[in-house]
Amino acid sequence: MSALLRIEGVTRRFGGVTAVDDVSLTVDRGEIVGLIGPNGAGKTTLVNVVAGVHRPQRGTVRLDGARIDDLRPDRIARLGLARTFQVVQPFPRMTALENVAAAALFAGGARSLGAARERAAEHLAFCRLSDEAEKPAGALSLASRKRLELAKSLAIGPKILFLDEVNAGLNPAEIVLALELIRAIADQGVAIVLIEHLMKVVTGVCRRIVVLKQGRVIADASPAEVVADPVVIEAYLGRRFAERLAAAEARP
Ligand SMILES: Nc1ncnc2c1ncn2[C@@H]1O[C@H](COP(=O)(O)OP(=O)(O)OP(=O)(O)O)[C@@H](O)[C@H]1O
Repeated sequence: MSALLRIEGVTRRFGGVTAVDDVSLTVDRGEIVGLIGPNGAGKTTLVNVVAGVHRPQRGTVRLDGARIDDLRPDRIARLGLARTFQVVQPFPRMTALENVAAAALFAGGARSLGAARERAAEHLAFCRLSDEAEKPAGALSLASRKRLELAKSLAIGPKILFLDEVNAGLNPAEIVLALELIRAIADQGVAIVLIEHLMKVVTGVCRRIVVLKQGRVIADASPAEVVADPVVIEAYLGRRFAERLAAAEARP
């Protein structure tokens, strides 16, 4: 089966900085892939290229076999690519339900406000936000706002979802809930690319991890292979992480 997302030889420069350097990678349907790397490695730029915010100077991006690297972001969203942002940005005065309904109406193909609200209520329930549906989005806790971002993303009916630091600032119980939702979304066949700094989260939920450093892919392998890769340890994880991991594995 062909890959859902196929990035081939993508390069994006800003002036003299090569933020993304000849990157190729694929993501299959329903797959959860981690995208990690040090600050400035090019993760956000790569997502921006795929989402149509930046044009690549070289390379191609295909979604479901069709070229998308020359399309505008709204068109790419309608083709099934959704993303959440590091800093959550709901319309603060609109209720949680109205925020999700707006996404369903403008990018999700809902034909009427009634249909959009109905769909929004389902997505809120899925994201365990039914009790908060009528609250202004700005009044929600950080964890609820992050789940609201997930509900908004689902409202566009995505084939692939890029999640940027969805777990940042959450407590362990909130992270457990967020990961349950991520797995449940993937189980419905939606591919997920998880940009994440918490290694426990990435290794726990992803089948495959892609590591970027200075714009280049330095590893693309299973979690077990990535955390044991000397190049990744040197570039990102650090020796202390590797030592802690080895000690944990040596424990009976
Ligand atoms: N619009 C821009 N104009 C100029 N330089 C940029 C722009 N966007 C990104 N860069 C540069 O590209 C490089 C990659 O940045 P990017 O934000 O993609 O990295 P990142 O891996 O997402 O980092 P972080 O983990 O800190 O979010 C950096 O050197 C950054 O300064």
